[in-house]
Amino acid sequence: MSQIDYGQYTVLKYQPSDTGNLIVGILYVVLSLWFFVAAFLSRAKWTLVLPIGAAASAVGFFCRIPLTRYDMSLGLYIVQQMFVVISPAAFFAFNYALFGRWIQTIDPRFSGTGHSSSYASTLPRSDVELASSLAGHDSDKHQYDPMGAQPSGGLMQKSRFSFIPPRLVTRAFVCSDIVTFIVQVAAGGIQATGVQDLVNVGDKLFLAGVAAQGASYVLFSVLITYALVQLVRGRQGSFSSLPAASKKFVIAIALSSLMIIIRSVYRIIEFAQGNDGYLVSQEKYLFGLDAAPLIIAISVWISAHHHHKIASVDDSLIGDADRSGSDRGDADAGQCGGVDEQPQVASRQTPPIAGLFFFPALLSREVHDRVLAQVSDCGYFSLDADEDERGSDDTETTGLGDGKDAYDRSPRNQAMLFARLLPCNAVGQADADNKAGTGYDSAEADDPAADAQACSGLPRWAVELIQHLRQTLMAVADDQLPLDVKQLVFPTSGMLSRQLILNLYRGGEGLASHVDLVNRFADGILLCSFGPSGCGTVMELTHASGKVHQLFLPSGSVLLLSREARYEWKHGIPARSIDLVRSADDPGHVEAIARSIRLSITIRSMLPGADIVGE
Ligand SMILES: O=C(O)CCC(=O)C(=O)O
Ligand SMILES: [Fe+2]
Repeated sequence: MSQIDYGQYTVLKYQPSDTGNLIVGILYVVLSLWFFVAAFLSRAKWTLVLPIGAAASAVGFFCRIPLTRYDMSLGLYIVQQMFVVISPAAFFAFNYALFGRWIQTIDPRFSGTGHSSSYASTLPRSDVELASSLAGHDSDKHQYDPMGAQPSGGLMQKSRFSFIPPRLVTRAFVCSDIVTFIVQVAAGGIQATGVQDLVNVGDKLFLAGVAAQGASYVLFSVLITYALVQLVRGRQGSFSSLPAASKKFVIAIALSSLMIIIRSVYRIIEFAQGNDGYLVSQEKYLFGLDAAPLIIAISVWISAHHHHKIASVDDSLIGDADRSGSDRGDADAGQCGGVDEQPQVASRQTPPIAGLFFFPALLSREVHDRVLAQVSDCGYFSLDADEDERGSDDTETTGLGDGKDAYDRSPRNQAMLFARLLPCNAVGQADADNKAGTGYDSAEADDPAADAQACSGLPRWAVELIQHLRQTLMAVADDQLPLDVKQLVFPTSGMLSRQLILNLYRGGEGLASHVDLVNRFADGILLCSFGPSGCGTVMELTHASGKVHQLFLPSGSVLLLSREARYEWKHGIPARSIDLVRSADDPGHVEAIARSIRLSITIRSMLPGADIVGE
C-alpha cells in the first residue's frame, strides 16, 4: 500500500481563515465555560456532555488556524477533522437526554418524588371502563404507584407524550449517537494511517456515520413533534395556552433540532460529494452550515442553564430522572408535574372569592349514580374511540354542541341542552307535585306534566336534577348560602330559560380558562361534578390581579359561581393526569389524585333573548 501523498490529498481547497476559526473557537470556549459552570451548579453530571462537546469543537477550530493549504501537517488535519466533525455528537446526545427527561417531567406518571401520601386515586381508564362508570358503577381502583412495578416504573414506562417509552428514547438515541460517533472515530483513525487506499474507506465511513447520525436525529424530531401535538391537544389545541416553561422548552428544542438537521444535511452532502465536491471547496460553508447552526443549536440552552434558574432546572428540566430514591417529602410534591405542569397543591376548602360557594358533597351517591345512568342512557357521548361521532336521536332537544361556544370542545366530549322559555314555576310545580317530600327518589313517579315538560324543553333527567338542586340548595342555611344568591339561581318569578352543558373529560384533559359568556348567560352558574367516588379534578380560578386558587372538585360536588366569582374570575381546568390535593383531614398532607373519567354538568340561565342568538 502506498503512503499518502500529502500534497495531492490535501482536502483543504482554501487557506483556512485565521480570524474565522479563531472566532468560532472562542465562541465554543465561551459556551463551554458557560455550560461547565451550569453543569457544576446543577450538579447534573450528564449535562457535562455539552461543555465537553463545545470544548472539543473549540480544539478542532483552533487546530485549523496553523493549517496551511500546501504545507500542512496531516496529523493536525486529522485532529481538527475529528474534533470538528465528531464532537457535535455530544450536542445530539444532550438533546436526546434532555428530551427524555423533559417527557418524564411533563408526564406526572414519572414523578416518583417519594410522596408518602396514600394514593387514594385511580388511573385514567379505558373507554370500556368509562362506559361502565357512566352507567353508575365504580370500577376498581388502582393504587397509583409512580415508581413501583411495571407499568409505572422502569425503562418501558410509557407516556402519552411519546410513542417510544421516554427512558428508552434517551437510551436508544444516545446509543445510536455513540455508535455513529465510534464509526466516525474509526473513519478518522483509518484516515490517520495515511494509507491512500484506506483514506477513501475512511471517507465513506465518515459519510455513513454522519448519515446515520442525521437519520436518527430526523426520527427524533418526529418524536418531538408528536410530544408537542399531544401537549397542545391536552390544552384545547392551543400552543399559547401552554405553560411558559413548556413553550420555552419546545421552541428551544425545535430551533436546536432545526439547526442540527441543517448541519447534518450539509455534512451528508459534503461527504457524499467527496474530496472534489463543491461544499468542501470553500470554508464559508463550514462556518455557515456547520459552525453557525451548531453554535445556535447549543446556545438555545443558555437560558435554561442560567444560574438563577438552576434550582428549578435541576429538579425539572434537566433533573436526574432517577428520583425514586429521593426522600423528599410531601412539601416537594408540587414538582410532580415538572416543568410543564408544576401544579400547585389544590385545596378542598372554599377559596376566599366573593360569590363563590362550594358544596363538596351536595349530591348523594345515589343521586349522582342516578344522573349518570340517565345521562348514559341518552347516549350524548360516543365512548368508543373507533365509533363515529353520533348525536342523540332527539336532536331537537338535546343537540350536540356546535363548538361555537366560548371555548372549543369537540362534540365527542361536549353536549349542550337548551330549554326554551322554561317557566321556572314549571320546575317549582313539579317540585310541589312531589308531595312525598323524599325529593329525587319519588320524582320519577309518573308525572305527565313533567314528561311533557321534558319533551318540549329539557330532557326529564335534567329537569329532575335542577329540581333536586333547587331543593337541596334552598335547604342550605342562609349563612352558608345567602338568600339573595339562592334566589339568583332559583328565582321564584319571571321566565327563565335554562341551558346545560355536559363536558366529558377523559384522563388528563382540561378546559381553557374562561368567563362564561357574559352577554348570553345570566348570573348564578352551577357546576356539578360526576365520576368515580373519591376522584375529581382541579379547577383553577384566576383573577386579573394574578391571584390564583386551585380548588379540587370531587365527584358529587356542586360549585356555585355568582357575582364576582362569575364575572371577575376566570375558571378552567388545567390539563394534567394527576392533581395534588391537600388532604381534608390533615392539611399538612398532600394526596396525588390521578384523574379519571369526569362528567361535569354546568347549569346556567340564558339572558332574555339570548336563547335566540346563535341558533
Ligand atoms: O367542567 C367543569 O367543571 C367546568 C365547565 C365550565 O366551566 C363550563 O362549561 O363553562
Ligand atoms: Fe365555565
